[in-house]
Amino acid sequence: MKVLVTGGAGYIGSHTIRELVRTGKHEVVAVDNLSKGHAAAVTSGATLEQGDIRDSGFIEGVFARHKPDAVMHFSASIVVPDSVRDPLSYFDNNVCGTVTLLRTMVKHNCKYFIFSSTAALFANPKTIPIPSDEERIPMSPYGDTKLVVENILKWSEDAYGVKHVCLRYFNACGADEHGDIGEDHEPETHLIPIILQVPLGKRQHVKIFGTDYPTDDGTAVRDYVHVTDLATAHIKALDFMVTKNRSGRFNLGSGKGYSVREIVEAARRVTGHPIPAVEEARREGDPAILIASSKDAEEQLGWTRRFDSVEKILETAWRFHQKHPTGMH
Ligand SMILES: NC(=O)c1ccc[n+]([C@@H]2O[C@H](COP(=O)([O-])OP(=O)(O)OC[C@H]3O[C@@H](n4cnc5c(N)ncnc54)[C@H](O)[C@@H]3O)[C@@H](O)[C@H]2O)c1
Ligand SMILES: O=c1ccn([C@@H]2O[C@H](COP(=O)(O)OP(=O)(O)O[C@H]3O[C@H](CO)[C@@H](O)[C@H](O)[C@H]3O)[C@@H](O)[C@H]2O)c(=O)[nH]1
Repeated sequence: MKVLVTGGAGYIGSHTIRELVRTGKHEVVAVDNLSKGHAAAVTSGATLEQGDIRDSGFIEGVFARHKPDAVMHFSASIVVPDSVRDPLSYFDNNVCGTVTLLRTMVKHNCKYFIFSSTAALFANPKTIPIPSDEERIPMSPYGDTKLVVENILKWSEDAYGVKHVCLRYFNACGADEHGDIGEDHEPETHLIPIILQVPLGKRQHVKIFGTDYPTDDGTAVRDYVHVTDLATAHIKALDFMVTKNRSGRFNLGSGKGYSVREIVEAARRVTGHPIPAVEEARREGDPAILIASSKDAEEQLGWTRRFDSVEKILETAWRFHQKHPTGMH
């Protein structure tokens, strides 16, 4: 199939393009405005179209030139605290951008859509591990933009027949095993790349945000899932939509939770560096525990994970950061 990947120069998009090209079955066009992503992250074998998905003339041209059969939609603004400070820009990029994209898809009769949704839909889950049918109550404008798009997709299926799969990633981490692409955000807010900046000599210590959570060691618990495993979930989701002609919503994680302190400990083991840690107050908007049940994705998509330990995940991230101490540039 011909697959259009928005946000294809970003972290998860570039890893998914790598896996799509590896299958040898798909032709891939990446779309990215390079506001955050890196052209060098787009695997050779895929074409990069530079532009903004909110620019209807640009996106119309891309559809007219490439005639994609399916869209994987990664592009978004992704920093939760920024979304609290400036919700309108988050709704503009994450919701208005998606509407422009969907309108163009419908016009060009493109019927398959995979959406990067998030664990940030679940501020206060009743069940842990969190099943895919847990009530969606976001705690931030960022999470709310993703909820709005999930709802837009439901109505778009009813009205225009767009089949869609919403994949709710928990904490994406790690890097392609070859170490040539990986996580490189500026500024970096995610725990694992921040921790690895200490042994790289870019930071003196890591801050632990909150030590009074109702968890075993008082620090917040998250479900860390390898980016290449997330990438393969997209390929499974595409097969699912096309062969079963169905839509779905799936939580994607490892089913295991690790506290911030446990991740710092694991990074000390993997890097051999003492990685000093300083305790700080809680970061605003952080839930205590987010762990996914991926049962639906396993049963319905046939999704399996290759990276089942945080050490393995950290090793791939560490390899990338050692090879690229100044990032993808
Ligand atoms: N990283 C995580 O842990 C995580 C977890 C859950 C969900 N997600 C979702 O996954 C998706 C990808 O996340 P990521 O970590 O790869 O982010 P990223 O910032 O690395 O990638 C997003 C890419 O989209 C591009 N982009 C942004 N707005 C654009 C626009 N208007 N037009 C064209 N390109 C645009 C950026 O330049 C960037 O390359 C996002 O939708 C995010 O909300 C990420
Ligand atoms: O320097 C740091 C950075 C983070 N943390 C903590 O580490 C945990 C994980 O934080 P982070 O890596 O920023 O991920 P999350 O806040 O859990 O959110 C990520 O994962 C969500 C899905 O769970 C996505 O929706 C978001 O886009 C993505 O930022 C949280 O408890 C943070 O408070 C620290 O203690 N110190």
